Amino acid sequence: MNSDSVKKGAARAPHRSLFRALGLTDREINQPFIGVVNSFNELVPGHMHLRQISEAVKAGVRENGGTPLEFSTIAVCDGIAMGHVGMHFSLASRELIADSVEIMARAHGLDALVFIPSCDKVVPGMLMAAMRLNLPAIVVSGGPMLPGRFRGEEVNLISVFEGVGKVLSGQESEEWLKGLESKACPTCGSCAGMFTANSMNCLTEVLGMALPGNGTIPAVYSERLILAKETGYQVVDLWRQNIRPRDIVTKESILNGVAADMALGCSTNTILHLPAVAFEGEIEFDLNLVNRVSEETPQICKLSPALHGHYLVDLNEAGGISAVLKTLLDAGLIDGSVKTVSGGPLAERIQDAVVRDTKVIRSLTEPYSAKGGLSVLFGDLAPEGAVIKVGALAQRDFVFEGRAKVFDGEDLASEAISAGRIVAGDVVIIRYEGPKGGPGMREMLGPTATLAGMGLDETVALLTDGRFSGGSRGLSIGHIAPEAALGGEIAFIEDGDLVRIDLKKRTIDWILPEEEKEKRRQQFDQAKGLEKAFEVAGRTGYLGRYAQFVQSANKGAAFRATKED
Ligand SMILES: CC(C)(O)[C@@H](O)C(=O)O
Ligand SMILES: [Mg+2]
Repeated sequence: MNSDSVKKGAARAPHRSLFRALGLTDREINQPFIGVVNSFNELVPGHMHLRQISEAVKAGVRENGGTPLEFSTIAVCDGIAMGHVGMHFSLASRELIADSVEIMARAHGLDALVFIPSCDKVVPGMLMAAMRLNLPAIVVSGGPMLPGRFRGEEVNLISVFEGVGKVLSGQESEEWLKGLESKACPTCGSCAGMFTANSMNCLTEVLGMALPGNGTIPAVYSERLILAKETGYQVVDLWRQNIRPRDIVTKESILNGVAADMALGCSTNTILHLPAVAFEGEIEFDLNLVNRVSEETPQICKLSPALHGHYLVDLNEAGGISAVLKTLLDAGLIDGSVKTVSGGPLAERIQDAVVRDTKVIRSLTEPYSAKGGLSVLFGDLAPEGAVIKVGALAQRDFVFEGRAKVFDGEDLASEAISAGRIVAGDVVIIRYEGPKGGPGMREMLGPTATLAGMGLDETVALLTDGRFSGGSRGLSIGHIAPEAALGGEIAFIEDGDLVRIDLKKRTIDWILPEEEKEKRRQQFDQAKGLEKAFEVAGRTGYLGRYAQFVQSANKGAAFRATKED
């Protein structure tokens, strides 16, 4: 047992003394120590109910002969952190979560882990820890929030963000907005659509690291408590069989993850988190892979924000992730031989899955689109890639040309959008928001949702080295790499320059004579590019350290592990 290092032999009598101080019996001390990593807090609606999930997990662990030992980790609500200095800390929390789990598990000699995440960065942070530690591990998430109802329509958090644009453009009143705000988020759980949290919770199930239902069973259903008990039971079996995360998350299962991502129309943030999880597991992940898989994987689900009226609860009723995977497996689009935390191969665990509603999970012969939900664009504005959720556009495969309006940072861009200074045909550039320069690669739902609310989301392009929400839609292109602060081409673009986006060819180009580009490159001062990072971070704050170690978006913004990375 791994935990023998803290409990076996005469030399460990002091350690056993401390376990007895915790109230553990001899039997409990002799059983495997199962760390239950609970990201409960009273600030995040997605996490407010996790104590109950954790109690159910611990009951399952005990029932199967394990000793549960709960500890906590932080969690940020992206909705509350949105649009201000708080958002610099959101992606950065992912690495801190992974690191803090590593510390607790290794310091106390744990044998196996159950992870209880819910919202955006907690899911990948915990998966990264699982890959790093490679102790038997399983995930059970908090589950999705239900949509709300307002004036006869289903609504959610994104409706409120877009509602701000409706008020600013005079389509609706502030009183209307107050009514909407009171109804949009009716329960605990991760926000109701295929936003980042639910995207990652669904992909955790696809990767095989959670039991079936983890991605879609609503937070308030008792079925989720049953899932939590089953998860607690199962982790002890995983420990007995010595099945570890790196046996489950392999190159093949990551590819399955990308295929499901394309079929489901997940958040653009998955293209940061999947590479980061792969990086922790020493699995190669090249952004070209996303386009290759996207070319052959039809999008068969369209949930909010791509389509109003389809939520995670509807996907759950339509058969959930198992039914989506069965559809893909029957067409040879995923590998069914990969292992899962259920024990057997993926094909076995989904063999009885059926699609119960073909409006929510379409067939491969009548998909929403022949290609996947995300696209990685390359070109002279983004030599190392940029990401767009094409699956949330009304039409795909078109060419957009426009003139740049350049803003150094989100705040200036938001001001211009709110003041009505952005018009159809503009290409809004928001730069110095990358992983290092931001720092923290802010998620910018404010600008994209305000444009959507104003009806400008498909006639204005928004380009950034920062990121978007899973709820962002429109011609929003993020993760432009290399970022401005590192002298990426986005740093040299000026007001009035021509930008060409070709969604069919998956390219993003900056149309300017090479001599002029070269002249501007010569003037670049890298120290100035990083100035803002240290201004935001302060002298001793976490973000200063974060900015030094974080890699580019095309590497998942994961921390450098060695000097060579
Ligand atoms: C607030 C949201 C909707 O959770 C967003 O942060 C996302 O990334 O989807
Ligand atoms: Mg987010």
